Amino acid sequence: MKKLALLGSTGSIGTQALDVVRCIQKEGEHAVKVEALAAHSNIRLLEEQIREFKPQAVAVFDLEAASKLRAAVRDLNVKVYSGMEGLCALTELESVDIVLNSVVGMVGLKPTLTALEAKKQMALANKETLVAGGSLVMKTAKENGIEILPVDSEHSAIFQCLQGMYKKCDLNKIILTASGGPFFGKKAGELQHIRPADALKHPNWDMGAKVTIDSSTLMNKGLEFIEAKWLFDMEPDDIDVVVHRESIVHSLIEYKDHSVIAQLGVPDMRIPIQYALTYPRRFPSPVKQLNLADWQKLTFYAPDEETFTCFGACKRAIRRGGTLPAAVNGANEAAVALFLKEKIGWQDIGELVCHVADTFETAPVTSVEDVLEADRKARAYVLERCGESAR
Ligand SMILES: NC(=O)C1=CN([C@@H]2O[C@H](COP(=O)(O)OP(=O)(O)OC[C@H]3O[C@@H](n4cnc5c(N)ncnc54)[C@H](OP(=O)(O)O)[C@@H]3O)[C@@H](O)[C@H]2O)C=CC1
Ligand SMILES: CC(=O)[C@@H](O)[C@H](O)COP(=O)(O)O
Ligand SMILES: [Mn+2]
Repeated sequence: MKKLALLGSTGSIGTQALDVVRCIQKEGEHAVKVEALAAHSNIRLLEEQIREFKPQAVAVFDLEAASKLRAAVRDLNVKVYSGMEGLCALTELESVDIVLNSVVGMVGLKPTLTALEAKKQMALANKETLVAGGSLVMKTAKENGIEILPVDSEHSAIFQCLQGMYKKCDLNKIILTASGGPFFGKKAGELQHIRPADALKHPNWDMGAKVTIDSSTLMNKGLEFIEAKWLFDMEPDDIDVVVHRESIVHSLIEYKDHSVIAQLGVPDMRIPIQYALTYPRRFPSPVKQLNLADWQKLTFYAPDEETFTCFGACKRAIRRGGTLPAAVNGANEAAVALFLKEKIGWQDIGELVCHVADTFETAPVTSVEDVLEADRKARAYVLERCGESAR
């Protein structure tokens, strides 16, 4: 039985991962036991999860919330850690075999590195980790003999398609699908007065706020482009993106002979989450079966890079390389937070991200500090440009 540390257990991926854990309970030796849970500050839900799954340890990032939780669960045999050290400590627990990192944002980078150094299996949903620190993460994984199991739906799809590959040199390219988000087909002139509630309406997926806003700007596809480069060791020229409005084809690979293999399914994250947790095995799932006749037609378009400028910014950033993707990611995280508080407009996100991609200097990534510094500078720039004082 695999023993799981679930970081971000109160979020969209985290709660769906716990659904998966419930469903595979009946698989005997293939079931998953929850050893550790972590969240930022939602201790109400975390306490419910502790009482149901009985982990041996939990971590709460926010120090005050952690103290409150300690008091609330003093009748239970559970250790409550706090802060970044707490998150990292969970990934190093002797009894943990696999870490599912589903926190949101590049704050997930250190726990990912700690888990890899502790030689834990790594199921990775937290894409910002790879965008900001991809070279460090992949180097650490390699040094410790760990294969990263992707949870992001497109990357899980590619990982699944690649299971039949004989040799890496047989692969021509990978093709990521993008839903196009809620503003597909619109031009800049029609996107001037977007409010958070409009951008939070994803056409196909029910997800956390940050990734949903990223989908609306196509930043999500830019982040996923960089994520794919690192996970599958691809050159940017060998990664394509196609808009596929229905989110049924989750991504594709093309071989040298131009044969194309795709992974399909209804849009439900429990499929990629379960595959990462039970890999390489597969087990029954409560997710609805795909009936292609229900769909009749599936549509595909080229992405509109002129209107959705974040996508190109990410591609330029990964081509320049070094610390620049971390800066672009940091600028986006800061900008999305301001947009959600209605302090800036939706189009400002693209403008800020492009400014960082096109004017910030880049430097080689030699340590986590280089990544954190690039992230800090980009956030400071966004806050200063938007008249907010850095916290
Ligand atoms: N949702 C989805 O369907 C998909 C998500 N992803 C990626 O997965 C990641 C998670 O997304 P999603 O689940 O939507 O996000 P949510 O906002 O729904 O959840 C985020 C989770 O992270 C926790 N968290 C945030 N900051 C910290 C911190 N500093 N320390 C510990 N925990 C923290 C939150 O805790 P709290 O509740 O206490 O704030 C919450 O549990 C993102 O990187 C996203 O891009 C990828 C593909 C699909
Ligand atoms: C479910 C998932 O993996 C999300 O990252 C999804 O990809 C968002 O959809 P789009 O970015 O394609 O709109
Ligand atoms: Mn995705």
